[in-house]
Amino acid sequence: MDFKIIKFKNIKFKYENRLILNDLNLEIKKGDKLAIVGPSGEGKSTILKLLSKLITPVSGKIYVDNIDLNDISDDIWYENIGMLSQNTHIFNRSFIENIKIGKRNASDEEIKKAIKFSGLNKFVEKNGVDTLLGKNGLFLSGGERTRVALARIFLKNPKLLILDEPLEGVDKENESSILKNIDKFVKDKTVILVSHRFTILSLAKEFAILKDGKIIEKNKFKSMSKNGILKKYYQLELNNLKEFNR
Ligand SMILES: Nc1ncnc2c1ncn2[C@@H]1O[C@H](COP(=O)(O)OP(=O)(O)OP(=O)(O)O)[C@@H](O)[C@H]1O
Repeated sequence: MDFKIIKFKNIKFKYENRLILNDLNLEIKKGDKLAIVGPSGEGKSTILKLLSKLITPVSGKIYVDNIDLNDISDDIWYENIGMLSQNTHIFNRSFIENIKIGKRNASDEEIKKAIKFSGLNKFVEKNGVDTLLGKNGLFLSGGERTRVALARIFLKNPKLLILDEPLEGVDKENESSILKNIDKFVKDKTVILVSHRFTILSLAKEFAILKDGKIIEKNKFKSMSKNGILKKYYQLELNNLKEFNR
């Protein structure tokens, strides 16, 4: 799969009777790093869920290189994409088995790199790679769960990454080094992401604003309208930081 172009065409989506996306159109080209931003509850994660094939539109279609996403089997789709969200499934197996889900035949060297990439060195030093992670990752903290998911993605090395609050639970201390790693890792990849954290939004090169179920603006930060939602958010965040550092 090339992922030359992904097109959302006239997408409508409803949860029960509530219309969430209303004739949404969006194009993502190979190598784009796009963040979807907009008010809380507007439907940003819903867009990522549609692209992840977890839900299907009421009408409209998603095309990947002009193929209807509905016609791409789940097996093929999940082999080709990497997803990072709060819903990562952790199996009641060892740590190493859990990260090798990304690549079953990964070499020791690749595993070492994946552990470093995702900031799991300390965890491994303390617990060893054979430690059991418990039913649905019961023995992991939120941040460790996220980092296990990251290690899997690093091993899988997919061309398309779908990131929904990708560093949820990861503390500030680890956040900046992991972000730097992700930034390098995604250089040649297509990324579509949703986050409330401005540090994470820095991974994006372009922003799409979702409002009233539609993308109302899509552009680089610099070119975004001065009174647009993104710049308002950014200003709010800066003010919050100033308050915090006072
Ligand atoms: N499974 C569900 N059943 C019913 N309603 C849902 C479901 N999941 C989400 N919703 C609703 O759909 C709307 C869009 O949700 P979504 O998670 O896509 O928003 P979002 O823009 O990502 O929000 P946030 O920025 O707060 O994470 C919200 O109002 C939410 O309450």
